[in-house]
Amino acid sequence: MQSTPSTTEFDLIVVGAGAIGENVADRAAQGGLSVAIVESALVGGECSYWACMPSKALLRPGIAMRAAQAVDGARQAVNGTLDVPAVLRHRDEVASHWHDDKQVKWVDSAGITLIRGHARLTGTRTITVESDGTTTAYAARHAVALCTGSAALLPDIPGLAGAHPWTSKEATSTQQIPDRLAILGGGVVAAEMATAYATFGAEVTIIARGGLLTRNEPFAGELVGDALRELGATIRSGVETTDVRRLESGAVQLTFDDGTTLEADELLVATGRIPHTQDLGLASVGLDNGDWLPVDDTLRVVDGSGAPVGDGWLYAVGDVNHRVLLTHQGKYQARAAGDVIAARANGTAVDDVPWGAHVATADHEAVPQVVFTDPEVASVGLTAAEAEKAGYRTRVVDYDIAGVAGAYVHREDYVGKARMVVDEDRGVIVGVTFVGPDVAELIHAATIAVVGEVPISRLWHAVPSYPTISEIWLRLLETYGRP
Ligand SMILES: Cc1cc2nc3c(=O)[nH]c(=O)nc-3n(C[C@H](O)[C@H](O)[C@H](O)COP(=O)(O)OP(=O)(O)OC[C@H]3O[C@@H](n4cnc5c(N)ncnc54)[C@H](O)[C@@H]3O)c2cc1C
Ligand SMILES: NC(=O)c1ccc[n+]([C@@H]2O[C@H](COP(=O)([O-])OP(=O)(O)OC[C@H]3O[C@@H](n4cnc5c(N)ncnc54)[C@H](O)[C@@H]3O)[C@@H](O)[C@H]2O)c1
Repeated sequence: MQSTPSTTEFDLIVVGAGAIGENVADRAAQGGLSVAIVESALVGGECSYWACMPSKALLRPGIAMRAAQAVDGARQAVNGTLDVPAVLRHRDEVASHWHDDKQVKWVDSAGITLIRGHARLTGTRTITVESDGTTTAYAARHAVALCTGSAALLPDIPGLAGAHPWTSKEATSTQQIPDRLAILGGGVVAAEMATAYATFGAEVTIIARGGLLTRNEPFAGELVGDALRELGATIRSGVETTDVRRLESGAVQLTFDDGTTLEADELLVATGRIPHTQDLGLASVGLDNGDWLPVDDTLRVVDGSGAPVGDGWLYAVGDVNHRVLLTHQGKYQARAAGDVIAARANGTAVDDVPWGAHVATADHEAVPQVVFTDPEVASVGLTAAEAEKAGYRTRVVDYDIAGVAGAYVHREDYVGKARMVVDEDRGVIVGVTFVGPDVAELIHAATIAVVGEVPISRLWHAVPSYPTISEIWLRLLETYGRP
């Protein structure tokens, strides 16, 4: 292995060129800093190639087909079955055929220096990058931002690793749909991939020991579970997997704690994530390899006492800080981080009061998420249970979305439910959940209401158009009653 003695300096070094690292780098470069970004795989990260984009590309054709089949008149025009090879080709296109040329072009155009290779911290503001057997040292004048993301967690189940299960990477990039797919986990990846693969005709079994989508309002898991069963999927809850093995036939066999077994052609493990910090040189700056990186609201890594590491030169943004594992929320953090790194470097004012320009306040109470199942689950802020636990004096308002004229026009068999959680002391909404076909686009209005703390009395003046599904807002307000 060779070592080059000279050290190249930048104002900011970003490690990891996923969506989040790209945004940190961009904002800091726009703030006048010289910025380098280091990437060991594809520029664009998980979201573009193995997560958000390919998974949605796999889901959308089935959802569009069922939507058309639900409307008389259109139904007659859609009488074939899903063209699975065409869906996979569509997914390949959306994933840019796993080439990052377009994103590299963007990095260049943004004035950011791209360094290919595996980065490791070596001390305060210094890193090395290993590429093709060569190790090069770099230094940052002001800050290093770790945006290294996360990877699938494999639970400690005997035989699991040796059975070479799929993770979300294989599930989103496969060219082969297995006849039988077992899915371990009941979270977002499990629910979305079960929807996609059941639509493709695979025999899907979800092993969701604690239930489906349990971080959402309880009716989300119930409605999505009903729809998955209608697609032919089986949901097994309340069982623990005790053993996994790959049989000589090539099939995977799972054994459960009730003595039953299940055989499938592939097993997708969707049981959460671990941080990409095992081989990042964290020990060189007094942190533990393999840990998530907790941060303050300006995204500086903090130690056990909550104080920034060193003089506050080290940032962690996106999945790796474990605040919210979502692209849009990571990019929101990235805008704050890139701007505050530039402000601190330039000696200009830092706006770090809650809801200021340089903090990620929304991470705490106003995180939107869409689960792209069929029906979709769109939520923001706190569930009723979370709001109660947080000490709010709440009132929970539920409404059946099918009762809205816009939903009936959308499809006669519309099944959906909405919930609004109101903080009675302030007269504002702290959480909203919609479950139903095509509710994804409704959630931003709810996000504005939660972030803006719009009083319920004022929301009565936000009139939804007739006949749209947005009239659910009026129905929720009427059910709540005019203050
Ligand atoms: C199947 C699936 C579907 C998802 N769907 C959605 C969705 O619809 N909407 C949504 O908002 N979120 C979704 N997510 C979550 C979303 O993918 C993540 O929140 C997001 O990708 C995190 O971005 P990141 O930049 O923090 O990390 P990543 O995208 O993982 O990027 C980190 C980058 O750092 C690089 N790297 C790591 N270590 C080093 C090192 N030492 N040196 C150099 N480079 C390094 C990696 O190669 C990688 O490119 C989904 C996740 C999964 C698994
Ligand atoms: N549309 C979206 O926004 C979207 C889509 C996919 C993923 N994501 C993000 O990716 C992240 C990872 O998703 P995920 O689904 O892997 O994690 P998750 O945390 O959402 O769900 C993990 C699930 O696995 C279960 N589990 C854990 N250990 C288990 C075991 N031994 N046996 C059976 N079940 C077990 C948990 O109870 C939980 O239901 C999430 O945080 C999510 O935010 C987002």
